[in-house]
Amino acid sequence: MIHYFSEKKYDQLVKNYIQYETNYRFIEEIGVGSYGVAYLIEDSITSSKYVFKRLKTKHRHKNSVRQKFRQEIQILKELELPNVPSFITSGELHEIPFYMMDYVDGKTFEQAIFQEGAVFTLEQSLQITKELLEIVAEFHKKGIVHRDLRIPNILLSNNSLKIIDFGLAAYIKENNQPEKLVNPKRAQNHSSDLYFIGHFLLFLLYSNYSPTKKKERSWQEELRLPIEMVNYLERLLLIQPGFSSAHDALLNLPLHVENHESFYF
Ligand SMILES: Nc1ncnc2c1ncn2[C@@H]1O[C@H](COP(=O)(O)OP(=O)(O)OP(=O)(O)O)[C@@H](O)[C@H]1O
Repeated sequence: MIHYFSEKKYDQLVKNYIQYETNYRFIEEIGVGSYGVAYLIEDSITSSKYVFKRLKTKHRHKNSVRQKFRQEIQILKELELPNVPSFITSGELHEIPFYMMDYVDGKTFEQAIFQEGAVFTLEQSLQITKELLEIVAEFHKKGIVHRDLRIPNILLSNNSLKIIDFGLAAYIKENNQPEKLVNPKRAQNHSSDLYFIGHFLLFLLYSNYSPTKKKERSWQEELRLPIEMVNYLERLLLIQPGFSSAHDALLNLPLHVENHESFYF
């Protein structure tokens, strides 16, 4: 028999399932994405927090979406890195797949910049980019490209970076030729992550920018960065020939960023 569940009705089923059939306590819904819904739950004994993520009810019979969700789970299982939430378990509730992962208690760079007005200096921006590139190099070593490294998916938690949302992540296809990329964001190789990191770095640098002219200009004109920074950003953004890997981008990071400047906010 095919059941139809509205999102609201299914939310209630999830709450009841967590409350009465698991050792967890339901806390709240934390987000509705394009194809999933995420809830915050906690272990009733240890009080450790987790995220319960499930597919939207309207996608339950779409094979392509189910396959994407399975891949997201598989990739999270394979990554097992300190900067990525650990996979806990997965299953199905009334034919709708879900999985659980560690909750990252931190704030996203989107919240930090746009809600709290955090400002990053050039040195801090480079330090954060360096740490991000180190994490991303680990993903690539495991054959995985994230493909959605935007400010809402990069968090600062206990002064270290955490990456979430592997919904668009993919297995690397080595035969992609970077110079022939039509859409770098969707590339199935390192270029996609480096391209997003270029935009991420621009967000950090713009946090320190106050417009002096009414007319919007290009980032090259507005930010007035040292030439090696402009070249570096242009290589990440593929305006100039890109880096051959995340490791290559790390080796070419401009300026001296070894003196750890804290980036607390
Ligand atoms: N492991 C986690 N720890 C803390 N917060 C998380 C975690 N995973 C997801 N979130 C938060 O839950 C919300 C929903 O995230 P999710 O990745 O499901 O979808 P989304 O990013 O909103 O949308 P889409 O899947 O369309 O990209 C977001 O606010 C995200 O910050």
